[in-house]
Order: sequence, then structure tokens, then C-alpha cells
Amino acid sequence: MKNNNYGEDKLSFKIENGTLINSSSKNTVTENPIDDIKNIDLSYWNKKLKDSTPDEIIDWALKLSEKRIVTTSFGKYSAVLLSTFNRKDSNINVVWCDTGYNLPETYEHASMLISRFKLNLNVYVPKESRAFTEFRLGLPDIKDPKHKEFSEIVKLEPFRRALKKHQPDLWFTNIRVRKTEYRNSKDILSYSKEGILKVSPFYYWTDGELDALLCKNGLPKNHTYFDPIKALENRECGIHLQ
Ligand SMILES: Nc1ncnc2c1ncn2[C@@H]1O[C@H](COP(=O)(O)OS(=O)(=O)O)[C@@H](OP(=O)(O)O)[C@H]1O
Repeated sequence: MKNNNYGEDKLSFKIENGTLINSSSKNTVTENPIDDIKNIDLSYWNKKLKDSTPDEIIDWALKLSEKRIVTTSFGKYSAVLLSTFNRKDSNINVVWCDTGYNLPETYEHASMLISRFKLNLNVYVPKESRAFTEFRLGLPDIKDPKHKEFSEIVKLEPFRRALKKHQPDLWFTNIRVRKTEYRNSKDILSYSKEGILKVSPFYYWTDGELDALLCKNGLPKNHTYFDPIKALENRECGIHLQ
């Protein structure tokens, strides 16, 4: 049974057979003998953190470095991580790569979360205007060879620019198991190609569990989220590959 302690307002809960039950976590991770964030034993710590709650994982990780960011797409479940950081480190740099291709509902969702959580938001946009990109490339679908250049211009280059600017040691994100084969090979902790420690506190949570969490905490869900760079649910947009 997984302990789904979220910890908001000092309340905690777990889900057993689809039912939400109050509980208190007894799984606080106190041991923290890490002196080199670039070389932590991922297999040891992933095992250790697997039964920890997102709050416990975040508390553990926050002790590792002040140089940290949380990324958001303002997508379907973005409210989960952003609301957690509102309690844990409300001033953390939030990085959003606004491709210019979000639906109006996503911009509405973003505006609402930005003001509700007073996000310390850092927005990265493409260097080229949407009009010029579309003039040159159209709006290529994923089968079109031009999709690679399109992704690079509207999302991947802005994301690399964000990492270069912030130079984080720690990157909080919301990748989850099962979404893609690639992600099944990841875990709560993983390293990016540049050696940034990525922390995904909700890695083992299912959609149903996140839905229950949103509902319990009165948080909004961005039902219609669509990212033309990612395009398919089981595809990588590329930011987690670099
Ligand atoms: N545009 C943009 N800007 C900044 N950060 C982003 C962006 N797209 C994805 N992400 C980060 O990746 C997390 C998982 O998102 P996805 O599952 O949609 O994956 S993907 O990266 O688009 O393939 C996602 O977590 P959530 O936004 O909480 O779902 C972000 O941490």
C-alpha cells in the first residue's frame, strides 16, 4: 500500500482501494549524508524515497541546494506541484517555456495559478515570432521532418536558455511512471544530461490519485491541455532528454 501523504494544512491522507483515508506518515527521511549533489547514489536513494510522501521527498531535496528551480507546463496536473511548492518554498524560481502554441484555456489556467500562488515566474519564449515560424515551417505535425526544427525553436532552445540562466543543481518536475517507456526507466530521482539532479515527487502517483488530490484541495485541472511539440500523450517533447 502506498502512503500518499501530501501534507497540506498538516493533514495527510492515503488511498486504499480508491478511498481517501486520513493518515499520518511515519516515513520521514532524516538521514541526509550527501555532500556531492552531482554524485549521489541514485539507486540507494530512489529505494529509500520510494515509500516517502511528496512532502517528505521535497523536504529531503530542499536541504541539498539553494540553486533550484521548478518547471511547469501549466498542463493538466500542474496545480499539484505548484501548490505543494506554495507551502514548501513559495519563492522558488518557476520556469515556464511558453511556446506560444498553448490553448486559450491553458493561458487562463496559467494566469489563475500565477496569481493564486504569487509565483516567482520566469517565462522563456522563442527567439522567433510565431508568425515567422509559421511562415517558414507552417504548423508541422510529428510525421513532418520540419517538426524537429519546430520543436527546437519553440521549446527546446528556450528551455536550454532557462537552464543556462538559472544554472540549477536541483530541478523539480512532474514526470511520472507509465507515461512513456523512457519515463518508466526513470525514477523519483534522476540526472539530466548536464548532471542536474531532477526530482519528481509524484513519480509513482497515478492520474486517479492526482485527481483525488486536486479534488480534496480545491485545485483546478487543465482538462484540455495540448502541447503540439509533445503532440501525443506517450511521446517525449525533448526537454527531459536533454
Ligand atoms: N513548456 C514547458 N515549460 C516548462 N516545463 C515544462 C514544459 N512542458 C513540460 N514541462 C515539464 O515537464 C513536466 C512533465 O510534462 P509532460 O509530461 O507534459 O512532459 S513533456 O516534457 O512535455 O514531454 C512538467 O510538469 P507539470 O507541468 O507539472 O505537468 C514540467 O515540469
